[in-house]
Amino acid sequence: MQRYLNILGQYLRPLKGKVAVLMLAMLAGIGLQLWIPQVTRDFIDAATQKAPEGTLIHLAVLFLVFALLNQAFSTLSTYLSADIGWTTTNRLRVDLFRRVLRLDMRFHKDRTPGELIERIDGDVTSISNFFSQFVVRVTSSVLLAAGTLILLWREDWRVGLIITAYVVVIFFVLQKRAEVAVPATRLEREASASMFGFIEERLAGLDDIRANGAGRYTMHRMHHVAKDWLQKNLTSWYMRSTIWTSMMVLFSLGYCLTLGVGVYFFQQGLITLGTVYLFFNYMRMLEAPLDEITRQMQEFQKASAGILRVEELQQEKLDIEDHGTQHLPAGALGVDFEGLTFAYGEHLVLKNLSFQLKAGEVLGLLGRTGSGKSTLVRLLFRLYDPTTGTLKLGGLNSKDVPLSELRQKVGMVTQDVQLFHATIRENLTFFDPAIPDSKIHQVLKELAMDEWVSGLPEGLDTRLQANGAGLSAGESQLLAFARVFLQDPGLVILDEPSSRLDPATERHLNQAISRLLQGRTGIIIAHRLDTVERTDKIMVLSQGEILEFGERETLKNTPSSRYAQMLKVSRADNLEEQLETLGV
Ligand SMILES: Nc1ncnc2c1ncn2[C@@H]1O[C@H](COP(=O)(O)OP(=O)(O)OP(=O)(O)O)[C@@H](O)[C@H]1O
Repeated sequence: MQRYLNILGQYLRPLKGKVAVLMLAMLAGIGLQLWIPQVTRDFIDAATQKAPEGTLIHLAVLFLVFALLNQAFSTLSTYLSADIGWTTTNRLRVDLFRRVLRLDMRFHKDRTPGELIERIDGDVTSISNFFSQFVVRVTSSVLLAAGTLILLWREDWRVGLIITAYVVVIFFVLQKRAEVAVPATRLEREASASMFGFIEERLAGLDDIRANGAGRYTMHRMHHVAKDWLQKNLTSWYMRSTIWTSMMVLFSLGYCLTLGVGVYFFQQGLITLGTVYLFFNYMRMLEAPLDEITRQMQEFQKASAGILRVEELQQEKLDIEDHGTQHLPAGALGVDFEGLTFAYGEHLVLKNLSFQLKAGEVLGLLGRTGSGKSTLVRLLFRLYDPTTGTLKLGGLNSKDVPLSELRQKVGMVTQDVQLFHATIRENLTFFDPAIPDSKIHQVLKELAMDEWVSGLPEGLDTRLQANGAGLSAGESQLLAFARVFLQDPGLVILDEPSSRLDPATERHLNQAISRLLQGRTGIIIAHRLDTVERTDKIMVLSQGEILEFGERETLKNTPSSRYAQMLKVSRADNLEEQLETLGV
C-alpha cells in the first residue's frame, strides 16, 4: 500500500490546493446528504401531526436549499476530481515517455513498441481512476456509510444493529465476488495487450507482409488473437455482472427487512411514520457507498497492476550512467579505442579493439554482415558501454562527457533514414524552434537542395508523409545529411546505402558527403569498395577483430594487404562477395 501512496503523493502534492478544496466540497456534500432525510422525516411527522402551514413551508424551503447546495457541492467535486485526475495522469504519461526515451537499448531490444505503448497509454489510463477517484470516492463512501449507520444507531440501537449486521454481510459477499472477478479482468487486459502488440507489429511490417503474400496468414492469426481477446472479455464481463446481480438481490432483501422492522416498530408505537421513512431512506443511502467501495476496490486491483508496471519502468536500472562533467573540444574529434571488448550479454561481439583516428581523419570501415560494424558505432554514441577497455573522443573518456553533449557532437546518417510525419523544417531541426530559417537555407544551399525545397508547394512548411513515403531514397538521404549539418558534429558516421542509386543522385550524394566531412572526423561504413577511396584510413573487421588497419595509401601499395587484394578482385562484385572470396 505504501508504494501506491508514494506514487499518489508524488503526483498529488503539486495540486494540494485543489485537493484541499475537493476534500472540503466532499465533506460538505456528505453532511448535507445525511441531513436531508432528517428534514424529510420532520416534514412527514409535521404533516401527519397537522402542524401549522408555516412549519411545513419552512421545512420544505430548508429541504430545497439543502438539495440545491448538495447538487452544487457534488458538481464541484466531480469537476475537481476529473481535473486532478487528468492533470496527474498527463504528467505521469509525459514522465513515462521521457523515461522510455532515456532507457537503454538493451531495454528496448527486449520489448516491442506495442508493449511500451500499452504501458504509456493503457496502464496510465487505468491508473487515472486511481488518481482522480479512488481516494476521494472511497473516503467519501466510507464516511457516508459510517455517518448513515451512526445516525441509525442514534435513532434506535436495535435498527442500527440489524442494519449494521446486514451491511457487513453484504460487504463480505461483494468482496468475495470481486475477488473472483479480478483474475478474469487481468486475463482480459493481457489479451488486450497482446492484441495491440500483434496489430502494431503487423502494421510496422506491412511492406514485408504484402511482398511475401502473407496477408491470409496474418488475418488467420488476427482472428485467433481477436477470438482469444473476445472470450476473455466475455468471461470478465460475466464475472463483473454477477457482482452487480448479487448487489441487486441483497439490497432488495435489505429493503424488505428495513421496511418490515420499521412497520413493526411503528405498529408497536415505538416510532413515528417519519422515522419509518428515515430508516428506509438511510438503508437506500447505504447502497451507493457500498457499491462504490466494491467498484473502487475492483478498479484498484486493475490499477495496481498498472501501478506496479509503471513503478517497474521508473525503477528500471540504467546501464548507461550520465554523470560526466567534462566538455568535448570544439571542431573535429579524435577517436581512441584502447583494448575495447564488448559483449551483448554472453555474446562476445568486439574483441580487444585498439586503434586511433586523429581529429579530421576519415576511416573506411569494411567487414561482412555481423562482423560488428554497427556495434562499434553504437559504442561511439554510448548506446552501450564497453564491457572492458576504454573509448575516448577528443581525448576524453566518453563516460566523462555529459550524454547529451556527446550525442550532439556525434552525428550519424543511417541507410534507413527515419523521417517524421511533420514539416520539412521540423524534420531537419528535430522540432527545435530556436534554429532560424536562415541557417536551414544556408545548409540546404550547401547541399544544393535549396531549389528542390523551394520548388515544393509549401517550401519548408511542406508536410512529409509518415516514414518519408513519397520521397526517393536519395532525397531522404540528403535530408538526413542536412540534419547532421545543422547539428554541426565533430564526428560524423555514415552508413553508406547498400543499394545503388541512379548516377545523378549518387554524384549529388557524394558531393554532399565531401562537404559534410570537411573539418570533421568521419567513419564510413562502406558497402562498396569505391566509397573508401575518399578515406584516409581503412579498417577491415572480421568477427569482431581488427584484421587490418592502416593508412589507405600504404595498404593500397602493399600487395599482401587485404585491401590491395580486394582491389584486385573483380569490382563488379559487391563488397560482401569480395570479402567472401578473400575468406575475411
Ligand atoms: N542487440 C543485440 N543483441 C544481441 N546481439 C546482437 C545485437 N545486435 C547485434 N548483435 C549481434 O552482434 C554481432 C554483430 O552485429 P552488428 O550489427 O554489429 O554487425 P554488422 O557488421 O554491423 O552487420 P551488418 O552489416 O549486417 O549491419 C552479430 O552476430 C549480431 O547477431
